[in-house]
Amino acid sequence: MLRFDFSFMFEPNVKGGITEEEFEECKPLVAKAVDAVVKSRPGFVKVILDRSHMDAIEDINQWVLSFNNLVVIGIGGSSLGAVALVNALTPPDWNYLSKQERKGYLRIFFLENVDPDQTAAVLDEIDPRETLFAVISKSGSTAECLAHYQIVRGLLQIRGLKPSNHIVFITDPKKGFLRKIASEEKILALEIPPDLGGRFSVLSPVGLLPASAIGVDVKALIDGARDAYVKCSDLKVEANPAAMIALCHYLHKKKGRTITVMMPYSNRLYSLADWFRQLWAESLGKKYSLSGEVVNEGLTPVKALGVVDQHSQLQLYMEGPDDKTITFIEVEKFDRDVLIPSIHTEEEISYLGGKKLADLLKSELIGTERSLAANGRPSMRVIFPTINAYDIGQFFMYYEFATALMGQLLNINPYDQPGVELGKQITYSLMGRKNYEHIQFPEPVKRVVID
Ligand SMILES: O=P(O)(O)OC[C@H]1O[C@](O)(CO)[C@@H](O)[C@@H]1O
Repeated sequence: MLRFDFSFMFEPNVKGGITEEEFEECKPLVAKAVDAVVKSRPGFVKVILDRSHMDAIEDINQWVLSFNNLVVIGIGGSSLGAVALVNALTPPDWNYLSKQERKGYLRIFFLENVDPDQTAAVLDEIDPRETLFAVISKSGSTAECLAHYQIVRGLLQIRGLKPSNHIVFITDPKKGFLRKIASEEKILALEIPPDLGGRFSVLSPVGLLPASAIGVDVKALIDGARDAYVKCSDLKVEANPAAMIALCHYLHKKKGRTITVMMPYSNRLYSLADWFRQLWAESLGKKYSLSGEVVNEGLTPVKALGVVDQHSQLQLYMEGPDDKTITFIEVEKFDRDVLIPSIHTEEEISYLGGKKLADLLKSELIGTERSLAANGRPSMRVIFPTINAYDIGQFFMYYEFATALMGQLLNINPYDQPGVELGKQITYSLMGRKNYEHIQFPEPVKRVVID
């Protein structure tokens, strides 16, 4: 079970932390928000309670496992959750293992960014004859996804391979371009429920298909999320991790701490911070309140990697502006550990001999946490006893629910993202899409341009 420690969010552990009075005063507000979110039955809750998504994955499991590679085509919420799952639950050298070593599961690649060097390198790695392409887009209209879809489809056609034998779509049940092509060409298409936004969709087929292709225990993942949801629904704030996450960030925001740093002390869990970054940023960064006033709300998520970023960011976190809270992610027991041998006897190195790398990592986490606390900089810890599917499922649910609670507390809609539209429209216009010719984007007055 995932555990949480909020001690260093509070006085007296951190000077300038949350006081007892502030905590007591805020609890009813947060409990009310919990009640409201539970009653609203958001899409990210419904999806884990609906068995049909897991069934859809099971139904195609044999077909999926007949391939050697899975290429996931998607961006933002249509890829970040799957990337986080893959990085957390497979060893770093997964794609270099033999099929036997992978127990028959698939190598996995992602086409997210439209960086030609990256895309070309992925395509060089795979043989289309033994590859399944999962084209994932809630809207079915995202330019990056549709560009990659056409590239891989072109590749299949050049090789004389039938697209419907190598492509699966994951998209809205009714709307969008991918759905249209799916029904016209009988391409298999799994569903993203209409009320489930991309950044909340990791526990739908969006994350479940890639997870099952690499052998993740999908049932454990969903069980973890379901059990976490039970705790998320608890109106007793101290017993509810999502409520505590929301309460702490809400109260620290009031104290001017508007930056949320997520810092896993684990390379395998680093991509969880990427997933969280989109969730927190797109959900909470809003111009208008629910009543239509301009509020320009939001908390800025930042990712950092322990211990690497101690040697890059920590100076700023310690002595720079007091505008951050830090969330440490700790792993209690790694799958593997490495012994540091005792080679030298000199005092400056001998203390390391005979210790394990995990001991050093843990000591550095504590050192960072305590030094920040001593300097009045608040933090919290999320503790993974081990890295496994069940706890990853829990993590997703706790943070999705906490994000929905923050939406309530900040009085904004956490489920839309109107701010990304204008950029998309300008791109369409620049790329010559019909009906977007009229989009205006005035050239800037030239000031300093160095050629
Ligand atoms: O799944 P889609 O519709 O392709 O969208 C991808 C991403 O693009 C966004 O709409 C932002 O541009 C995200 O909210 C979403 O996760």
